[in-house]
Amino acid sequence: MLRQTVHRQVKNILQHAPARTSTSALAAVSHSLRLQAQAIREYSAPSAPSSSPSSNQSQQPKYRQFHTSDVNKQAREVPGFPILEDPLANNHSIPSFMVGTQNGFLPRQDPLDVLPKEYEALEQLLQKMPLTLKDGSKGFLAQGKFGEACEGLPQYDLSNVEDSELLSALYRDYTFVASAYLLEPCDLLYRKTGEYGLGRQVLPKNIAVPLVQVAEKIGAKPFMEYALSYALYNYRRIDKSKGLVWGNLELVRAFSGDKSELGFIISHVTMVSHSGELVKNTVRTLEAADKHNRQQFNDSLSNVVSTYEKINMEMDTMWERSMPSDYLNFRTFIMGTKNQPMFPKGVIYEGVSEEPMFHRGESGANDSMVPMGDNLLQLTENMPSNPLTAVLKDFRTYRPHNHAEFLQYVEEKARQAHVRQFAEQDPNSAAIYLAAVDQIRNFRNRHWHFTKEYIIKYTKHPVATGGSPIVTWLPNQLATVLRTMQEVGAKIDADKLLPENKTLVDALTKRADAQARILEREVAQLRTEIKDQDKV
Ligand code: HEM
Repeated sequence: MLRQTVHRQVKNILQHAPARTSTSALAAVSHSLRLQAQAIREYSAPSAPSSSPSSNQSQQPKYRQFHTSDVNKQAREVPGFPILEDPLANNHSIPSFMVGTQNGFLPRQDPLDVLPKEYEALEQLLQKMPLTLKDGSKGFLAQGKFGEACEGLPQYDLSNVEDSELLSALYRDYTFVASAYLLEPCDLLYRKTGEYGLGRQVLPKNIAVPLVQVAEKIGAKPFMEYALSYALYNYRRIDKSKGLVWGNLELVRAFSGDKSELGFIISHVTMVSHSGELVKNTVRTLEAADKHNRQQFNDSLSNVVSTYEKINMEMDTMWERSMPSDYLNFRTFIMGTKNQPMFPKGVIYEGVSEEPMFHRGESGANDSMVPMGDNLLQLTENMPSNPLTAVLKDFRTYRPHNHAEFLQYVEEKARQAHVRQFAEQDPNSAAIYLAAVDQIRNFRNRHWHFTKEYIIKYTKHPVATGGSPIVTWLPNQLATVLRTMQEVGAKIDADKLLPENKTLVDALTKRADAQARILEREVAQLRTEIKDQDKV
C-alpha cells in the first residue's frame, strides 16, 4: 500500500514536473520518497507499538506527504538531495522543517507563537503552566496543580488540520503538555528530596489522542523533540525586522520560565541560525571531493571550518546566558520515557493503544549540525561498534524527517566520494580536514564540560535526558574524534605543508593527544561515582 502511494507520487511528479527540473532533482525527490517509505515501514514495525488513534487512521500513511512540486521549483539541483535555496516562508503545505541554504536546520518560517482562538483552552493551559509565570507569580507546575488543570482540557479533533505551520505549533504545544503532565510528580519530588521517583504512567486521552494525530501528520514521534518542539520551534522575534540574535528572541513556551531556561533554549537557536552556511559549504565540499576538484575542496572545507568556529563561539556564551545552578529546574521536564527509571514500563497513551510507548527525551543530540559534520568528515563510520554508538544512531531517528534524510544523504555521499581519503592525498587539504575535525572536537569538548558543570556536579542520576548513560556516552564520541585527529595527524608529511599549516597541525595533534589522556582518566574516575554506566 505504501509502496504504491510512493510510486504514484513519483509518477505524478514526473508528469507534472516543470520543464526546468533536471533528472537529478527528480532522482532526488524519488530518493527522498523512498527513504520516507522506509522510515514509515520502520516506525510501523511490530517492535514499535502501534500509535493509531483509530483503526481507520491506521490505514493512512504515517508520514505527511510532501507537496513535491513546490519543493521541485525551489530545490537546488544537488545530485541526490533537494535543498531549499528559498525557505518558501509563505508555503503552508510542505513541512515546516526542510533543509535549506538560508534557514539551514531551522524552520522555514518563524514558529507560530499564539494558537488560533479555537484552541484557546490549550493556549491558556500552556500560558499558566510554567513554574514561574511572566508576571512573577507561580504557575500550575509550581503549585503541583498541572495534572488537575489538564482535566479541563477538551479533546480537540485535529484530523482536519492540514496547515503545516499550525500542525507544527500544535505538535509543539501537545508535547509540552504531555511532558509536563507525565513529569510533574518527578519535579515535585525532586524539589523536595533530590530523587525523581515515578512519573505518571498513563497519558489521558484528551492529551494522547490529539498528540498522536498531529505527530502522525508531521511524521514525528508522539513525544517532545528537540527541533520540532522544545528548542527550534519555540522562539519569537521581539522585533520582527531584526535577526535571530540574543536580545531579540524570547520563548513561546517554557517549563521553569526563568532566565536560564530562556538562555539555554535561545543559545541553541542562535547557534543553528548559522546552519544554512554550514549546509551550503558541506554540499560544496561533497561536490568537490566527488569531482576531485582540489581548490574547491580546500575553499569549501575551509568555509565549513570558519562556520563551525562561529557556532562554537556562540555556544561558549551559554555560560553567561544560562546558569549551571538553574539547569536542573527545567531539566526534569525534558526527560524521556525510554531508559529512564521514572518510567520502568513506559507510558500508556489512553485512547491510542494498550501497549506502552517508550521515547527518548529532548536532547541536543537531536540537533543536526554535529551529525552533519560527523557524516561529512566520515567520523560516524570511525565510531566504535558498540552499544553506545547504537544509541547515537538511534538519536538520528529523533528529528524532522527531512533532516534525517539529509543526514543519511551526506553520509552516503561522503562515503562514495571518499572525503577523508581525498583530503589525506594532499597534506594541505589534510591540514584543513584536521582543522574541521578539530571544530567537532571543540564542540564536543565544551559540551563535555557543560555536562560536568551543569549536571554531574548537582546530581548522580545515571541517565541523561535523551536516555544515554551520563558518563560514558558523550566520551564515546569525543574519544573517536580525538583518535581520528591522532590518526590523520600522524599521516601528514609535515615537510610538504605550508608554514602556517605546519604550526596548526603540530598544535592540533598535540592537544588531541593530551585531551585523549585526560578524558580517559576522567571517565574512569566518574564511573566509580555514578552507577549503571554500561546500561544503554
Ligand atoms: C548547558 C548546556 C548543555 C548541557 C548540560 C547538555 C547536555 C547534554 C547531554 C547530557 C547529552 C547526552 C545525550 C542525552 O541527552 O542523552 C547531550 C548531547 C548532545 N547535545 Fe547537549 N547539552 C547542552 C547544550 C547543548 C547545545 C547548546 C547544543 C547545540 C546544538 C548541544 C548539542 C548536543 C549534541 C550535538 C549532542 C550529541 C553529542 C555527540 O554526538 O557526541 N547541547 N547534551
